[in-house]
Amino acid sequence: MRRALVAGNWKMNGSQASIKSLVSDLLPVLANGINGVDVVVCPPYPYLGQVAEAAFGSEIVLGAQDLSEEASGAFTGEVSGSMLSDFRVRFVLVGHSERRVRCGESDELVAKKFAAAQAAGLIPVLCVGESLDHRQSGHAEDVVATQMTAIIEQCGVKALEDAVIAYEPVWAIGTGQAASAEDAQLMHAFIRQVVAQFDAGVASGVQILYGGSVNADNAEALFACEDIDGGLVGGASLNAKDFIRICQSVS
Ligand SMILES: O=C(CO)COP(=O)(O)O
Repeated sequence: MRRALVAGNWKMNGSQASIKSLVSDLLPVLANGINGVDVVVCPPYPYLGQVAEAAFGSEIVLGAQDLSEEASGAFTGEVSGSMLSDFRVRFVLVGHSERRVRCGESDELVAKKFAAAQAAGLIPVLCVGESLDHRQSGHAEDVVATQMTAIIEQCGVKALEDAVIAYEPVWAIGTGQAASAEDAQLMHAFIRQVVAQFDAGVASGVQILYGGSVNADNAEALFACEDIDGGLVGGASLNAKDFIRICQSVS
């Protein structure tokens, strides 16, 4: 039985004041944990320390949105996995589509970041997903399979034992148009099948989150699907009431 996980990706949003108030609204409900669900929040880098301190001793787990593929050195502006661990970060997103598209992150670079995360003792959350063009032209599965196999070939399938996958169709991110539970389930099952071609045991154990316009109204139907083990939530994670409802939607 896979545990459920709900992660909030705050992206490049917030200020010291708004994050203070968001965390203080989350804590009364989430501090002692919710049965059967791990809850993660991924603030922007400058606020990691603030959230680590405010959420200290609670069940809220810290994640980061990216990391460098390098361990340390002359890499101006980069943040290493060991720096994240130093702030009690446990999870880190790699290969988010906003970075693949905006920063030109290739599958090869994403694989290096995935490996760097694990080398620093972090759990990478590998984001995969197709664009609207790819879906409309019938290539959604090909694209996702390519993204998955790039990691498996470079890092080894066993690396997925200490990782999480997030299926985030690019066309659903920030658009208010989530994938239907049926379409999401089909792709999640497909991703599990891709992993199973390498190792069936790893495939059945790996958590696969859905991301893309998850909200308090659609979360329950999505999370009820057999191969959907939780969510990676953007916009709705900035609203404490919505994020709590989403976390409580795991059955
Ligand atoms: O990109 C996402 C999470 O990483 C999803 O963002 P939205 O929930 O705002 O669509």
